[in-house]
Amino acid sequence: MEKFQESMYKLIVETSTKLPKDVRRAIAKAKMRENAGTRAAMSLATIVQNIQMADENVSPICQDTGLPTFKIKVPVGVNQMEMKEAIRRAIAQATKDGKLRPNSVDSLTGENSGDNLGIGLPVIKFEQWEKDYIDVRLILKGGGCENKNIQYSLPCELEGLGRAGRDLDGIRKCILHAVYQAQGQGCSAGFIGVGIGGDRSSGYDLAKEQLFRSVDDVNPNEDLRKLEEYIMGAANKLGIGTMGFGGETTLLGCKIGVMHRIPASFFVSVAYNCWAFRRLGVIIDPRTGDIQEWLYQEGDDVDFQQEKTEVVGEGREVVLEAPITEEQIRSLKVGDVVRINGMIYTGRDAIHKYLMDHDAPVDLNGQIIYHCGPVMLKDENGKWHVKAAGPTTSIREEPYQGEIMKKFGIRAVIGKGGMGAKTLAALKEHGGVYLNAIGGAAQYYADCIQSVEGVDFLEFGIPEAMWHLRVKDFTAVVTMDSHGNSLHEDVEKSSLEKLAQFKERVF
Ligand SMILES: O=C(O)C[C@H](O)C(=O)O
Ligand code: SF4
Repeated sequence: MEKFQESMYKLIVETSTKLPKDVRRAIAKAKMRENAGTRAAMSLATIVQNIQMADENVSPICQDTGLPTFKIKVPVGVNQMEMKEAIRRAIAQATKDGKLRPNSVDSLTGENSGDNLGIGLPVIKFEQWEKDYIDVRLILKGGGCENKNIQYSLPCELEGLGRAGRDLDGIRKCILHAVYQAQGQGCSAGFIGVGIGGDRSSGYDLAKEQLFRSVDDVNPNEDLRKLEEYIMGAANKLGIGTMGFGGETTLLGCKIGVMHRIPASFFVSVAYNCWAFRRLGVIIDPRTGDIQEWLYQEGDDVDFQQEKTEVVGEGREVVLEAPITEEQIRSLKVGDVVRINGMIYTGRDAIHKYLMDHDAPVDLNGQIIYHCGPVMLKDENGKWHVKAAGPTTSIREEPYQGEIMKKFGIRAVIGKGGMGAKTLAALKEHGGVYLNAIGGAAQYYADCIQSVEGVDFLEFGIPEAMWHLRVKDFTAVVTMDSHGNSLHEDVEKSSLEKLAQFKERVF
């Protein structure tokens, strides 16, 4: 079991830090399709640089190392309880080593267990088979994309697409709608797994099971093969693009599975996975516990055709350093690329809720808040180091953001996926901007952080604490300004119009 634990540790580290080749191929293809100089091209260049940095640093591709789910097939006679324990030990070790963020939170108290273990975590699913080897697959699926999963009960009415009936064409509409409703919030361009049939839970299981298929495989069911091909074509005409900035690629992969259902229920379940599609697998020798083979790694190494990132956008470039004045903020417009130097403060779910009726631990007047839950490690001298630090989905802070900006005088928030009407109105009234960073680019942004100057609310857990970070050349795009403009609102509107062109029956 010691060897098996070591093999599981390797699988976890590899999954968190190195994207599989099939995923790399899909991203490389998307990069080729975008026109140079656009926001989409800039985002993909950052994503590619981030993938390469994660390789080199053996550090998490994205700071949200997700919910680890293991799917294991074992020959008869293998002790599953011992395997489970070995996996739990490997998970705790990988967390201690900064390869996983402590991500397991008590749902009632909010307490972070600190080691990624908890009730029901990690998810480990066993199945027995006739073969004489062990097959272990692992997916690390982050929270932002998990929140964009969606389940339809047919028949239903869909925005832009009208009635979706209980047939293949109704299924087609649900899948297109699923891509539309995710917008950029699940760090598009994404991969989707679709489960047709089952009940509410087995339907989602089937959808997630599809994410274990290779991006390049061909569906053996001819109807589903055609549907997968159709969805790839149609979804990429929605113009949502990387990060929801607009662009040619919205979807990188679509895999559809089917199972029987009971007469009264007809579910279509869609599991959305971000571009940081971290899933790998290994074949294990049950006698020694050694890794015999890595899965999803067929083919040559992927050449991203990128020498060095040119993070240039369509707009002008502005350097910002806090404290920022209202005048400076009002001069910013949607599309401007901002390079931040100096201090920024992280704050996400727990802090936004807290700040509604408490004082801030630091003076936030003119300051910048970063929606981010980093991976942090403390060295032997008690000094904190940032191991990964990309943005989190900002829309979760929509109920609080505007009020908090006004209450404390905050001038800018950095996040991803955009925010809603309430925040947009507050930006206009108070003089603030929303800056969109590239979701998942956790190595890229960690590299911009020069030092950790302090931390508050560590009792909220590492991801939820307020980290005081000194940054240099931290790059983000203004996607909501103080003049009532929102790129997110524009892309949502135009993609809804494009969605409507797929209203007519196809299958
Ligand atoms: O929790 C996070 O750091 C990010 C999350 O995966 C998200 O996409 O919002
Ligand atoms: S931040 Fe984006 S890339 Fe990272 S897990 Fe969340 S959805 Fe995925």
